[in-house]
Amino acid sequence: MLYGRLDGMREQAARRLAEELHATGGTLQARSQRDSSVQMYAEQVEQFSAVENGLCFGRLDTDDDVRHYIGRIGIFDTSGDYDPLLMDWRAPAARAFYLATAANPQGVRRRRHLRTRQRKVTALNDEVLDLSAASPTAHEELTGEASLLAALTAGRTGRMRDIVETIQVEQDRIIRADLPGTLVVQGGPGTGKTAVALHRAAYLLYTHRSVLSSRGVLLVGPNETFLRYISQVLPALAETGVLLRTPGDLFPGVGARRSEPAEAAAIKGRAGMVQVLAEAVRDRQWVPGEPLEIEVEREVLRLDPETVRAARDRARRTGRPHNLTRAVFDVEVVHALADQVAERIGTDPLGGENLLDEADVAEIRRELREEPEVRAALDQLWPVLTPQRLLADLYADPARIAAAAPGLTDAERALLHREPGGWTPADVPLLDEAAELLGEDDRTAAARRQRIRAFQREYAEGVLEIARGSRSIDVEDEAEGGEILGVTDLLDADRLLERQEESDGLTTAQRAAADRGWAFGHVIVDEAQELSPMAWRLLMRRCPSRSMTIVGDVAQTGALAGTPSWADALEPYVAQRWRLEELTVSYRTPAEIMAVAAEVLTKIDPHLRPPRSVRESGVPPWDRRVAEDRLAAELTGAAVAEAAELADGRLGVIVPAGRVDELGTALVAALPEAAVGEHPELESRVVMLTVGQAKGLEFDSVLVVDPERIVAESPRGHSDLYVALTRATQRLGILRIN
Ligand SMILES: Nc1ncnc2c1ncn2[C@@H]1O[C@H](COP(=O)(O)OP(=O)(O)OP(=O)(O)O)[C@@H](O)[C@H]1O
Repeated sequence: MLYGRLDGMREQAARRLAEELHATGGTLQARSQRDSSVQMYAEQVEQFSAVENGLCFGRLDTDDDVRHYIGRIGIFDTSGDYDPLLMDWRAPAARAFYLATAANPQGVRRRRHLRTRQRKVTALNDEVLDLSAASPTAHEELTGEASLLAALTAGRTGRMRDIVETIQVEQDRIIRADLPGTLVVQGGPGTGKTAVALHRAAYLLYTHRSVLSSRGVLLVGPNETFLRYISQVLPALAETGVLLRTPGDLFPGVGARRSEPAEAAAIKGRAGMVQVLAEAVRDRQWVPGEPLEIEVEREVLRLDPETVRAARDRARRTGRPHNLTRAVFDVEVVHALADQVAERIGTDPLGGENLLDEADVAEIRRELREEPEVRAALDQLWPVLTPQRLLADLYADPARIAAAAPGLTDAERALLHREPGGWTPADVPLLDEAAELLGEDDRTAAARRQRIRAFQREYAEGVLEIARGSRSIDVEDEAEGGEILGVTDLLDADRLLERQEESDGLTTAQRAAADRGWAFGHVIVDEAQELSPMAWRLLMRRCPSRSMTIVGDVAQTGALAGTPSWADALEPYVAQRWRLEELTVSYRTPAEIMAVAAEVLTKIDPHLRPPRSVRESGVPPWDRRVAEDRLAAELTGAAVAEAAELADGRLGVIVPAGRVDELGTALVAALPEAAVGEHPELESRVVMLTVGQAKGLEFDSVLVVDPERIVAESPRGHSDLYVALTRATQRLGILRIN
């Protein structure tokens, strides 16, 4: 019945989308209303398709004999009194599904977990929440234990799944925490931090839709591989409006893909770079050592250093960003030059007062301003700069680096020096800082318009794709099919784009992505321990309200400029006004594997304790030593054997960064299906990764290769090894060099 309703809702949205796309003409207001309807119906069609799997996953029977079905979205009985047929898991009344226990049943008599495959129920688990009936073996703190364990031991697919069916009490508290303020979620590996962060995004959008749909929600994850890994979770929760970004993508128009030594990134991440950039900007406000000669209509004007210095100081005193102060500087310099001209042509041969009046001098100034030679001189003395120009020029020139960064050592300055050509993730917060110091000029605004246009095209194509896709699902042989078929035949992306341009027609996420100055309604940061002080500054600028959820594990910090303590990272922005929640149970890592990881954890800090594992796998991890020249062969042998053990799961092979090429080639030769490289396909049965790529991911079985080298490759090597050892849900093997 529920699926029947879902089909009906999707058909209706698809039909309305088609009608809106067809309609033309009308007033500007009518067209703009139509564009928002297009957006709304396109989103609905997408949402109704995305909640297909596991639409309804639970049932609550209450003490007063009422039955509620719990699911991914709310569905109401539109033929009668609008009674809820399916309750959205985020609705307050659905909360008992996650919180009720035998000790605290919250008016619930029975909780039922339903498992479905496509549209068939395949299993159900009932819990009778009655202390006297409770099974004596039940794990007291877990809710829906049987379903939870089934979810945890199921084979992995290479894409993260949502946990909406089995959210646990400590996780629910975080997911439903209030919107305002900064919430830090600290938890060891596999405690569900990422899952909780994603479900919180969905919960906040549902509960605070009006605020957040206009300001948007930003979710920051450590790298592209990770974002691909989590990309299906929010759509399956019927939320498509969250902007997912890596820290390297947070400066609109720049995709930071260049790599650099970890030590260089560490320097760029320091808070001291604020001062370095401010100096780099000041360094571009140039006072020449000698007078500048400027030829204007065959006369030579002299601009002496004192005049330039006075103009510069006056401009600086305005305290405004560099590009926006250029006008002040220009006025000062042009005044000085105009006085020279006036002096020359207006001198009274009889020795009286200058013959030119104020209007004449004003005219001279106007003319001088247009002179190419004068403009060239002004550009040299106080150039209008983009953040990219400032930073590229700085890195390319050791003399500029020395002037801007007197506090760094020679070796540190040498690490900053490099030729132009692409940006690294650590450059992005510096570009953002530079943008603040420089202020926006016309070129930045033009670049933004161009980005918006690109999004509009993408959007127009997306809407047509949805209209096209919905046709085959919804209206196969129905009479209306013809009408919907017509949409994509009659309208192409260019025509839709034309329409979109009149009213910007963008989703909040797209508008936010194009605009550096966008203030998000809520920002969620995953693996937040990796952020440098400079990256925190950028993020805080994107979220002036400080309504944030910060998720991470300080024991897993790999980046050299990363966060060893939440208090230190947050102090400059929210002082002590942040809340800490801790997750203490590891759902991913079985006890046998956690015991191995715990030994490494004590090397990071003897006071740290690993999270408690929720289960044992019954498979002890293995640990073998091999000769260096046998490593590739032993690894491929072990990988082939492990892959054969997997039913439908995934094997992750985690290797030191310095061994990827050598071992990757060997692995692919033995197992051609293995994915290796910068952006390996995570859905492959076997994937080779560095620790950096494996952050936040998980596999049924994991091989960790040459752990000593993983440790040696970075000053935070033990944290890296701890991350590597905690990626498996079932089996772990370690290959060491003799
Ligand atoms: N309540 C739950 N029900 C079912 N599965 C869960 C639950 N909580 C966590 N999991 C599963 O446990 C695994 C680990 O979760 P997640 O990746 O969110 O952990 P994490 O704390 O972010 O780990 P890491 O610090 O290693 O990145 C995932 O497969 C997730 O689906």
